[in-house]
Amino acid sequence: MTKKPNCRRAAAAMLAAIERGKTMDEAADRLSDLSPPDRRLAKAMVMFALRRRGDITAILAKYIKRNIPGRPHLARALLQIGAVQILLMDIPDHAAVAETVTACGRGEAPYRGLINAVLRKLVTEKKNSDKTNKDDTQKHGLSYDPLSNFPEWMVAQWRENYGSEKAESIADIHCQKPPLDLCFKSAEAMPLFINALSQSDISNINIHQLSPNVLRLMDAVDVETLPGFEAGDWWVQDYAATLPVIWLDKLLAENKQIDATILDLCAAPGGKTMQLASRGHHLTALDISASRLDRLKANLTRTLLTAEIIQADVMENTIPYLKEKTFDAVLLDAPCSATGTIRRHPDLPLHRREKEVLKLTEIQKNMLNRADKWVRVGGFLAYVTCSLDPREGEEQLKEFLEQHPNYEACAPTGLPDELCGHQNKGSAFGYLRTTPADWRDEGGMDGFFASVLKKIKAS
Ligand SMILES: C[S@@+](CC[C@H](N)C(=O)[O-])C[C@H]1O[C@@H](n2cnc3c(N)ncnc32)[C@H](O)[C@@H]1O
Repeated sequence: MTKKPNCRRAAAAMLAAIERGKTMDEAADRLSDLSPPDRRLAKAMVMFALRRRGDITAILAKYIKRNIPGRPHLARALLQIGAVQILLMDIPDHAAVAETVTACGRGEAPYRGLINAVLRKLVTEKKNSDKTNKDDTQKHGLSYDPLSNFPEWMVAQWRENYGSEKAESIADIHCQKPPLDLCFKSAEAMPLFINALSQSDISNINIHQLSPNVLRLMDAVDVETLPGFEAGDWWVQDYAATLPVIWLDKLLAENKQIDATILDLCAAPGGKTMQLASRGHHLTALDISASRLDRLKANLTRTLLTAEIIQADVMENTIPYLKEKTFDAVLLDAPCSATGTIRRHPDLPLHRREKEVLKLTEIQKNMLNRADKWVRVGGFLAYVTCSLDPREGEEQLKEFLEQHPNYEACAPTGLPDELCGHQNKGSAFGYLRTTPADWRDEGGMDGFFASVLKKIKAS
């Protein structure tokens, strides 16, 4: 008889792989032998460990004064996985300790006693703290210091750009599990979904309509089991990510272009491609990554939407299909540091380095200059990033406008006023800036920058 794969051990293996440089997607194969419920549990443990990495490291440091000798990658990860079960999850203490110790294999045998002792101390500390402590910043003896869960350079950037209070708020939201936003293909599909949901076995889930096309589910669920998934009535897309398309679509509509030709550069996995195609536009979706384009194709197939698909590097000089072609609009959703999406990618703070931002700004600048060639005179160029760093957003826009006097920035339209930042209204150019701390009471949103420019004459 084959042995049942151990959920805690798999979670620790995934966490250790991420700690050593793998992304969450790359390390997810460590969970592949688990049953679906065990896989969900293991993933939840890893997500908690990543989101509260600073707080967990601090409490473990109280009990482990010296470096663990040898090569303790998995042992250290098992300690983290044990700690999150005791301090952050609804798992009985005895099960958390016993199952985690059982998860130690031969390689961790030298650390078994240490893991057992430390986890038991955490249980005692939790019980003592629960008796005495009523403070929100400390639950089960675990201090909550949101900013400590992120690298210093990132925190310094947030403080500099958004002030101390907002930086703390951004960190706080990044430490939480995000809600699930569904973007509907048509506004008519949403009431049908709500009705079907109310008759399903998850009818008690909290929902909140954010816009005519976006519905927020406050608790994450298995998306494939939701009504309308197979029919392709909706796709998962954060509310903030839907806003640049709403703005661009509104400008096109004002120009009487309800079926515009649009080149979607850096399109995969296709959230904005689907949004634009569902509004009647003709899409050409380009991306460098074959695997991400496969996801885009699967998304289009499921939602019964269409786009011309090109696998190419934006910076390639000859892309035959695009030679001499111009479009009514070009959307550049450029590669960026993605610091606005950390709550969905809690591995990002571990891997991102400050110096990468400078390289990315160079790439974005070159891509913007290249995108300009495909915009017809009178057409629009939309530039989007999911970074919180103004060097990848506001400053990029300013520099492009200085170097391209044949473009003018369009005022945000069709968007909630407060997300366009009051400072923009008086400035020479308008843009959208969201941070995770916006609409906090409704669950926050991803951090995005977007601008839409009109090409008023040839360069
Ligand atoms: C922010 S993601 C795009 C998200 C997408 N627009 C959406 O809404 O689902 C950036 C994309 O840029 C692509 N990319 C990065 N460098 C590229 C290049 N030189 N040429 C084309 N695509 C590139 C990546 O493969 C990635 O899919």
